[in-house]
Amino acid sequence: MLSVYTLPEAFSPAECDAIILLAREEKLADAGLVRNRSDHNLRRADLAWLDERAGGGWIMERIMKLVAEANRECFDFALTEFGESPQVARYGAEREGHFTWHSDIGEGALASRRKLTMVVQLSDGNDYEGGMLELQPDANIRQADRAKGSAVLFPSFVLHRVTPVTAGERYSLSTWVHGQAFR
Ligand SMILES: O=C(O)CCC(=O)C(=O)O
Ligand SMILES: [Fe+2]
Repeated sequence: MLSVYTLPEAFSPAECDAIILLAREEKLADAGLVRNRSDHNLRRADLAWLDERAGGGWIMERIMKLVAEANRECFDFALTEFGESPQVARYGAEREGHFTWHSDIGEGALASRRKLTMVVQLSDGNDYEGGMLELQPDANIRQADRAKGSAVLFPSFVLHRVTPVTAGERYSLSTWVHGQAFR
């Protein structure tokens, strides 16, 4: 099992812009205040859930195709469903948006069944400073490709973080795939 798998050009730049526009149709929610997160020091970002936006069906279709490809090529996990909405996050320099080291597997009915995480870079890596998605599957920290439209997939237990954005803004699209607990 390769622990971090990159799919370059998972979405085209125009598709990335369309996803950002869709997410921005309504006011984004503060990640520090929603869904049981209450600490701005752990995560400072604004969020939108695509299942709450009409017209995003094509995004889910693409996500399913990308996940199937990565799982076939790399992970071979027993996956059963997409149990949570894809999430768009915006990390802005105005408050040094970031997300500290964490694993995506947590307590709770859904978070405990997360097995595979996919993050798509929706912004051009040259348009912001900081905002590096870093992963630590072993002793070495890897930096995710910053190219707009590239996707990185990893087992949801792998530690990862987003370093503070110090200029500009970074958008990402996160998806979790669920199944029976690892055993
Ligand atoms: O925005 C990112 O690159 C990562 C987001 C993330 O780790 C999460 O939502 O769990
Ligand atoms: Fe995460």
